[in-house]
Amino acid sequence: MFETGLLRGKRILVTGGGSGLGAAMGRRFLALGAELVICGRKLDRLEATASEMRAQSSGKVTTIACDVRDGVAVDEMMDATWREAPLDILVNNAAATFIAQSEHLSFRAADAVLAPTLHGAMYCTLAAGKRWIDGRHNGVVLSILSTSTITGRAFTVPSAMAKSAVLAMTKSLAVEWGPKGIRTVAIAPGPFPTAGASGQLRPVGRDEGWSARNPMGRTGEHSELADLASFLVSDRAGYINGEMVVIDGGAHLRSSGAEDLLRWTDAQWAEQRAARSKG
Ligand SMILES: CCCCC/C=C/C(=O)SCCNC(=O)CCNC(=O)[C@H](O)C(C)(C)COP(=O)(O)OP(=O)(O)OC[C@H]1O[C@@H](n2cnc3c(N)ncnc32)[C@H](O)[C@@H]1OP(=O)(O)O
Ligand SMILES: NC(=O)C1=CN([C@@H]2O[C@H](COP(=O)(O)OP(=O)(O)OC[C@H]3O[C@@H](n4cnc5c(N)ncnc54)[C@H](OP(=O)(O)O)[C@@H]3O)[C@@H](O)[C@H]2O)C=CC1
Repeated sequence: MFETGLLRGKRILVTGGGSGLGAAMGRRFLALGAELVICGRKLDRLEATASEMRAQSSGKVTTIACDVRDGVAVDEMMDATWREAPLDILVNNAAATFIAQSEHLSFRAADAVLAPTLHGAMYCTLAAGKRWIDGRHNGVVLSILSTSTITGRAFTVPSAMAKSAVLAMTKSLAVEWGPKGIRTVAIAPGPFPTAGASGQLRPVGRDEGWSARNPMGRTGEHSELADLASFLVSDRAGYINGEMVVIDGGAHLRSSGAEDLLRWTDAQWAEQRAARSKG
């Protein structure tokens, strides 16, 4: 789809790049000539993903264990990265979510979603942005958001709040940092099957609505999201700034995606709380 070498010479950090959509984007960036850095909390998973990537591509892949909820750790990751060479592109992909009745959320539960999804994206963006501005280096920040930024979403309220806040960051920094050579853009994916999303959002007992209710009759392909991300971070998208592109087959125009949960009984919710998945 793209010219060979579209991302040649670009150094890209994908947070949460060891799994799911982060890994899919990373693979595509490598195939287009980029050098990749992936971070997450679980080094063993990062290493396993990086080994697969290295087997498929001659591009350089570096792994860094970093919990993006921890600002000190984020700064250390950026220092370690910059010691080799400046990044050109940051992809804020790491996030957490789970379905829950909001009245059953403890403060710690709310923070378990807000901290990685909102604070993590903010810390990584600030840490990269400061270094780009100090070094007079151009940069791109791509944040992976959600259509909940448009519709809101019942039963995943902390995630909808965090993603909306990161959209506000994307629009605000487009104006503030655009003159400093930094573009900020975002993608709002609809349903793309991943182990993380299925584990947190599709417990046994939820209907098959992701495909059935989608105007295109299917969920997204990882390659479709990876292609969009590749375009948005590339110099070909140099005049796109502060925008969020939706990639959901039109699903959000029909439903926020949580209506089936309104029909759940208290017994189903109790079962869900008891059987919750660890991401
Ligand atoms: C149309 C489709 C739209 C999709 C939009 C978005 C999709 C996605 O974001 S998909 C990505 C999903 N991936 C992940 O979530 C991966 C990361 N996940 C995790 O790290 C865990 O699953 C986590 C979210 C539970 C966080 O783990 P951790 O920080 O280790 O948290 P604790 O287990 O220590 O729990 C903290 C706190 O939260 C309460 N809690 C955890 N799960 C639930 C739950 N399912 N329901 C209610 N409460 C939950 C837990 O009980 C703790 O609170 P306290 O008991 O008060 O201490
Ligand atoms: N799949 C879907 O249908 C949709 C996904 N999205 C968004 O796409 C992105 C990727 O999701 P997806 O691939 O599905 O799910 P995954 O669970 O595979 O991805 C989440 C990634 O974030 C990392 N992560 C979580 N918490 C932290 C933390 N504190 N510090 C560092 N890394 C962390 C995880 O790694 P580790 O556990 O090692 O830390 C994991 O690699 C997310 O932003 C999600 O909100 C949006 C809409 C729909």
